[in-house]
Amino acid sequence: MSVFGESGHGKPPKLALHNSWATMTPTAISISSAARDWALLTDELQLHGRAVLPQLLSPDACLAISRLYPQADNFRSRVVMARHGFGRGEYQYFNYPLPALVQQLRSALYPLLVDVANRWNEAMGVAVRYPLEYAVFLARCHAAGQTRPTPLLLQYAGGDYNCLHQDLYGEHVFPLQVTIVLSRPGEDFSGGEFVLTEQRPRMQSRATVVPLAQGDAVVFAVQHRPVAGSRGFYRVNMRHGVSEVRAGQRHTLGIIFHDAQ
Ligand SMILES: O=C(O)CCC(=O)C(=O)O
Ligand SMILES: [Fe+2]
Repeated sequence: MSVFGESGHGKPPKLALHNSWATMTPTAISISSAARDWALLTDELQLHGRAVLPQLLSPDACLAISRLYPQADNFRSRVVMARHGFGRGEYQYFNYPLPALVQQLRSALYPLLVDVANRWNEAMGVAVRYPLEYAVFLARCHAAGQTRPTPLLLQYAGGDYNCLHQDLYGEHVFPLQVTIVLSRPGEDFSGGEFVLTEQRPRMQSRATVVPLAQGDAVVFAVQHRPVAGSRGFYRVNMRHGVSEVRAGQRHTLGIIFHDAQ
């Protein structure tokens, strides 16, 4: 049984990002390789509820984004996780207009994922369907009062961690999101692994560590994903978080497609 029905789900959308990073040079986002591996990506998402896009961002691009962290005017708000019981460490939500790189990642990744999102909803019996164009989905969020941007930059030092959570910000939810590791595991930091848990009906939670190198992106379910069972699909509840950073500094970029209330 496949959420995706017949394989070959049309052509991957055209992505042309290489020449448009003028404000954040030098950079070399290899999103065309993501498009090349698009069919693999959708299969992996279908099987596991997550998939890795290796080397989505170059080391230069990773560094350029990390360096935005201290520049407060890029951001609309800063969250110190310990104050809210979210963990330890901090993050900031970008302001509109988003930095060019973040904006382009958001609008380039959405079309790669929209087909999976629609098939997931179909399999789970959820009536919502997502438009093929990202601007149309964003307009839907904005019309419902979800107008504040959700892409975020996270910063962890030794002893920091991120509790298991779901990034829900209102009624409108795009069911997949992306996290990109900007720092170098083993060099800039140790520990700090990306963790996903899934809870199946009447079963105990299962955890998975997703190994990621600098520039790698992990795509994963925001909240629910369908899993094929003997009597059709059932709904698995997913959470994500980060294990304790033992030493060093870890930056990540989170791309969430729905905006916040
Ligand atoms: O730092 C991480 O790896 C997780 C970040 C996160 O929670 C997110 O991108 O939503
Ligand atoms: Fe998150």
